[in-house]
Amino acid sequence: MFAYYHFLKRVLSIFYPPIAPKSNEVLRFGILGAADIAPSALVTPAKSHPEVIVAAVAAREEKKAKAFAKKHGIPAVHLCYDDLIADPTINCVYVPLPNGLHYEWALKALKAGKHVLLEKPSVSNAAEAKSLFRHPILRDSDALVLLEAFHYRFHPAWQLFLTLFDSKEIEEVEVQNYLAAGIFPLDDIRFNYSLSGGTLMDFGSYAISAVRQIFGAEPTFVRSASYRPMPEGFDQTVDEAVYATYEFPNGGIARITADLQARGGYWFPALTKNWPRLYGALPTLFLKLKPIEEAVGNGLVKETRRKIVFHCYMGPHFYHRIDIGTTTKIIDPNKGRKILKSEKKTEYKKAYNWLKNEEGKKGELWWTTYRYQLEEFVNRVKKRQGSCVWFDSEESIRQMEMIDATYEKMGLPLRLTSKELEGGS
Ligand SMILES: NC(=O)C1=CN([C@@H]2O[C@H](COP(=O)(O)OP(=O)(O)OC[C@H]3O[C@@H](n4cnc5c(N)ncnc54)[C@H](OP(=O)(O)O)[C@@H]3O)[C@@H](O)[C@H]2O)C=CC1
Ligand SMILES: O=C1OC[C@@H](O)[C@H](O)[C@H]1O
Repeated sequence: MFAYYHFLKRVLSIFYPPIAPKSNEVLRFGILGAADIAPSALVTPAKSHPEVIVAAVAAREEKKAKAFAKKHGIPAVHLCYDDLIADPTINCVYVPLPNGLHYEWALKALKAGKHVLLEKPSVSNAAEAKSLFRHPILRDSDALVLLEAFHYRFHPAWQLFLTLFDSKEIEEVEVQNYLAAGIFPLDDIRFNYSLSGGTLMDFGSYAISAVRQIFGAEPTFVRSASYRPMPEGFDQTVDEAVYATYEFPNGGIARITADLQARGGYWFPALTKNWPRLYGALPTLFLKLKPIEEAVGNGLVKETRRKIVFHCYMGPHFYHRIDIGTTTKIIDPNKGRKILKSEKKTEYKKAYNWLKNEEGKKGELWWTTYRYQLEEFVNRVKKRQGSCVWFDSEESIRQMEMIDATYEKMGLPLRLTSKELEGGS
């Protein structure tokens, strides 16, 4: 009963956060495009941030821009993206455009002297990532801030999860990111090759960023990668679902499944295989550590195996649960590894706020991943330490390299490079 009360209270504050009085030193954000994600990722988080105002939005159609501005209380409207970027009253630009436009508009905004919060995946491929994230404009020590918005990384639940294992000891990681069929229409930007769509670029990019940080390394190679193409009549270079396996330097394996039109997963598959998949609807991570063996006297050994499951790692602010399952066995190696005793324990963990009261770490139980992310973005701009969680430029490059390597293994073309590409190292 109590748990339901706390859940409802949290969800209510997620959608209707308290409005913070604004300081005199606010950052004024402009949004490029009246995108669906903008309210959750910026407009709502900004309400509770004392140093952020969403000051302008630009959309390709005046009517759409005005309607978006009215609905979200945004004071200024620009009738094209260039005008917003040129607006001298704006210091930060949020780019929630289709992936294929990220490079061009992020670079234009940086060149205009604006800090950039850039939606994931940062760009279309590794060539674009190198050009953007190593651009001379960012090299200067007093540089502008550019962040690829992998919001889940900023939430205390993810940070708690990272403390529960030693990367070197990981045997296997599995990521399952299913989204029920029908949520996104087949003509959505996510399925448009010319806009750098594809499930690997979308749900897949979360899985890739998660396993890269869990192993604390880049994969040595892509062991296998396959995909389910879009239905007949749609672009066959677009992956509707992706399945890939990677090997990491410690010998560990990562398997990822990302499906933006997931079906089935029920009993009586012959009957239900086309039903939108609700089972496993919360993106989940399964982690298995290498077994540990230790001598316990009388020639016996104790074997400890640990499995960690992180339910809902991408949107932990609504709900999440981290299960740590430990199985210990007393084994007699002299009797064909006979098991003399076996015990299983499961511990459950969660973190909606920082568990320790540390300098620089701010939060509330209802802060979303986006709100935690915004806090750090502002801290970077203002050169404050903050929580120290960040997704740095070189990481954004490595992220795109792993995406490219996966497309290559799948036999699909890389997403197209922008004609605006500069440098191209
Ligand atoms: N962090 C997160 O949780 C999420 C991130 N995303 C990311 O955010 C970005 C946008 O996603 P989402 O909000 O779902 O997408 P939407 O389709 O809702 O928004 C994209 C915006 O891009 C603009 N646009 C400009 N050119 C085009 C074009 N040629 N075709 C279509 N739209 C165009 C449109 O703006 P205009 O108003 O000017 O017409 C539109 O509003 C993607 O990169 C996606 O990966 C998406 C969902 C969740
Ligand atoms: O970033 C995202 O997170 C939520 C998903 O529904 C969406 O497809 C994706 O773009």
